[in-house]
Amino acid sequence: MSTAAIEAKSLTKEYDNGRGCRDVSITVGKGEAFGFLGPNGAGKSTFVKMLVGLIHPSSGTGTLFGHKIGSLEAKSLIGYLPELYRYQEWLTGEEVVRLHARLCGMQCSVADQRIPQLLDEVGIGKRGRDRVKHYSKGMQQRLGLACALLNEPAIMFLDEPSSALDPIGRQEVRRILQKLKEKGVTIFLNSHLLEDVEVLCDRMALLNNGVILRHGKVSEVLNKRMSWRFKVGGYAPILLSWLNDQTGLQIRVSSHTEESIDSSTVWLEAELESEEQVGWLNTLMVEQGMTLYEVSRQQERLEEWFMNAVSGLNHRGEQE
Ligand SMILES: Nc1ncnc2c1ncn2[C@@H]1O[C@H](COP(=O)(O)OP(=O)(O)OP(=O)(O)O)[C@@H](O)[C@H]1O
Repeated sequence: MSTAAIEAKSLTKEYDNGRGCRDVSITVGKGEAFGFLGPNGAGKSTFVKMLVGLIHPSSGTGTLFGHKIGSLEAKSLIGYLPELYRYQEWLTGEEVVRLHARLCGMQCSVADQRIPQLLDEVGIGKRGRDRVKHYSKGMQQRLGLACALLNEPAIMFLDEPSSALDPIGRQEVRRILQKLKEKGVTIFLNSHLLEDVEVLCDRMALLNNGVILRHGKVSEVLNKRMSWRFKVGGYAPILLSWLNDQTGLQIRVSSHTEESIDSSTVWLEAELESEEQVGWLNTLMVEQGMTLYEVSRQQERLEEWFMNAVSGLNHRGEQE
């Protein structure tokens, strides 16, 4: 039996119109948080729907904790927050969660205890007594989260969980997901919000036009380049030559020096191997009579990674 939380081998779904997703193979370890990125229409929701057993793959295989996708065993381990799901608007939030509790066979006494606690956890609280038709999109998203968490899932699939939320709501959802991760719940997150993936996920894949374009560890993408910038006063070109000779680095004047107060105040930039080199460089600069105003690190953020991967592709995600 596989020990992976998700094992997908060449999972393919081809709709009648030829769209969908093709040949997607990934492995997600137990307790891992995996980010699934991609532009609109890339096939992210299609892939998740196959994993949770809502649609049948055209070909390929998949397991969740060793159980075949779509099987009752696999489904019983899942929490699923679909994208923009519409709840029964004539029910109260509490009644919606109770309905889900009955659908998953939860005993009434357990549901009585769990539901108020869950509504508090997702930030609905007493508004659980209001009808869903009076809920904002953000409140409906929270309600979806409560339903998904009801059965204390071993794996959570979230399709754009914070898309309808304001910044405070997003922070709260992140906090809830972070807590789940700490408890060892595996998280599979479809998101356009790269920041969510940056904060929460260990690994990620970028899907485009139905196929995986890139994948990797989030930390590696974020740490790949260590480019540092130093705002210094008392600069003179001869000092830069001296610094480069002494350090063997390629320090240069940044082309973005628009903040200069005068010609001797500039931004210098350099690629460094470690944070220790920053302190060393600072000392050398000050010893040479320069004044250090500011130090900042520039990382290759996920957005850049994402944009680089999809650049040169047309709106259908095909190479131009
Ligand atoms: N039931 C369906 N029948 C036919 N085509 C479909 C169906 N569902 C999705 N598609 C098409 O398959 C492709 C992938 O759709 P999917 O919803 O999986 O993408 P997505 O990456 O989740 O997009 P988004 O980020 O916009 O939600 C799209 O071109 C979409 O139009």
